[in-house]
Amino acid sequence: VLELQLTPFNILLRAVLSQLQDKDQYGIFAQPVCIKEVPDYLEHIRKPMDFSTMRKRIDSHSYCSLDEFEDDFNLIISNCMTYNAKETFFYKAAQRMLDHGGVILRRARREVDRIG
Ligand SMILES: CC(=O)c1c[nH]c2ccccc12
Repeated sequence: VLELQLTPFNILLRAVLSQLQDKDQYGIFAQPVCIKEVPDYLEHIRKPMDFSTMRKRIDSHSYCSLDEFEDDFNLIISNCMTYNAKETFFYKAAQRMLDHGGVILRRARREVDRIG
């Protein structure tokens, strides 16, 4: 069953997600942080988020605006900067993702405003 309704907005969100994931060269944001490996994670992080979860939200049409999509992206970053100390590899990867993401999302905002 083809449940993937391809609206211009959904197509745009998928393209933006792929651009963001291209910047995650070690794939540390690709899947949920594994609670078995990181048992105290949920003591610090109220709402885990990752790119695979965002992909599911796109495919289930649960983003009504680019703002909601950006909120989940920013959650990935802020969770990582909350759980991991400043000098860690993960924290620095979140900083770089934030910088790269800013450029990608500014372009996406213009596209969304253009397609309406
Ligand atoms: C994105 C993130 O914080 C992590 C991604 N993989 C991890 C493994 C252990 C602790 C944290 C993480």
